[in-house]
Amino acid sequence: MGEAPALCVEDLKERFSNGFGLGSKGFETSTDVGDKTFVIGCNNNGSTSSLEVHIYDKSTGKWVIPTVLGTKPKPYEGHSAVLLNEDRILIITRGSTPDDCIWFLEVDTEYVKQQKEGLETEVVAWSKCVRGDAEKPVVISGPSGVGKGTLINMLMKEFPSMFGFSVSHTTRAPRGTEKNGVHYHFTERSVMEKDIKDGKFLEFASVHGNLYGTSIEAVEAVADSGKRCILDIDVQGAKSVRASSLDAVFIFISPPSMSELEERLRLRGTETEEQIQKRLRNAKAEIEQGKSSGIFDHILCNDNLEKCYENLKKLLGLDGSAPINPKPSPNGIDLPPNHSVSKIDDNKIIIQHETPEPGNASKNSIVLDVSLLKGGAPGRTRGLDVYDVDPISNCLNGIHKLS
Ligand SMILES: Nc1ncnc2c1ncn2[C@@H]1O[C@H](COP(=O)(O)OP(=O)(O)OP(=O)(O)O)[C@@H](O)[C@H]1O
Ligand SMILES: Nc1nc2c(ncn2[C@@H]2O[C@H](COP(=O)(O)O)[C@@H](O)[C@H]2O)c(=O)[nH]1
Repeated sequence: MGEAPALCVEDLKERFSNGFGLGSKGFETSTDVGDKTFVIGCNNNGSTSSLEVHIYDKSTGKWVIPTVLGTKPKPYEGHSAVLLNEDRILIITRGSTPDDCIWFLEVDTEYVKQQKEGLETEVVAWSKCVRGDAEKPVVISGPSGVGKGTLINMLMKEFPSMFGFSVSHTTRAPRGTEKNGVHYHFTERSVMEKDIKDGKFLEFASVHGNLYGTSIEAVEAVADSGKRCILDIDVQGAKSVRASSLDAVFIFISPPSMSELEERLRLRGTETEEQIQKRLRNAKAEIEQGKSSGIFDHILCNDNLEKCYENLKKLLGLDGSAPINPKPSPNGIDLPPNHSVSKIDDNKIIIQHETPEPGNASKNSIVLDVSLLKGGAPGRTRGLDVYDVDPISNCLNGIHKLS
């Protein structure tokens, strides 16, 4: 992997007359973090709009174009940028829909630091803010044929509004009834390898001779639907996710015996004899790792399917012993249309209507509280509290949480 392209200030001036070469409808903000200035700009040229990030490194006097990870915001009309905790920039957009108006550009979080090491370039990562408090993703792993898919299907069938499946990419050929985009994204190896190189995958592994991987987009799509994400991945993948910043519950499903595993694979009838032998050879190492590596929070033996399913539900708090959270509402945030943004303290940001409407306090000013943020890239950021300003006192003592 090569270095991020470094541009001299003079080069940049030559290439762009105005930072990003902004037309009349362009906009940009610059935010200082230590020795670096992060310039976030958008060039709106008629029907096209490109949001870009450039970094000016004050210590070297050079401009760098970073690798940008995560899905970036949809086109919008302008933004305000507020630095939080010296590691992420809160982006409040204008002209976006309520579910797409608050974003974070991570510039020095743990995830970004890890990616910088791996990619050997400057890295920034987008993470959208979503309301609601979906629970941690669930990683389900175990040898081929143990019954992971069967158990996941049972969960999705019983709790369709609660769980969403992370659709992996694979280079293996589809089986008879498998649909592209539903069971897997079936992909060419060269395409998948390029996407891995470009940092689009949360994890990937070579499994039984094919490439499998979880794209960041797959996990984000489930988060956006307000559901709890389920990943069905092998042990190597689980290890990578464990080492990433995705905070998940890790469950290993083990077979009652190797002979039972072999029988299940044969009865399923989806693999050739050679492939079955390969999967069984790999299963031995996976079972050993699954039971001893410390990757997994829970190990469930899938002997009797119904019993194993009940135990899985118990682990996930779905057996009636704890109240089941209703589907979290992925509500957006109604920002005052023309607004100014200012920081009240390290945790609170006030967004005020530039021409306030009398008697409509909650439309005039809202306060974002970022003290309890959770998650982040790769994936979505949760835990933002949004308050309106008390219409009587019009002061911050009177703030109350929006439902
Ligand atoms: N407890 C069980 N007892 C008997 N058969 C089972 C049990 N659980 C699952 N099976 C059967 O075993 C076969 C393999 O199950 P499944 O396809 O869910 O495995 P998997 O772990 O998802 O495999 P892979 O990793 O290859 O996708 C299926 O035919 C399924 O019906
Ligand atoms: N590391 C990853 N492993 C994955 C992913 N998606 C599926 N898998 C694992 O591959 C094997 C074989 O699956 P099959 O569908 O060919 O039988 C199985 O253990 C899955 O858990 C992934 O995205 N990453």
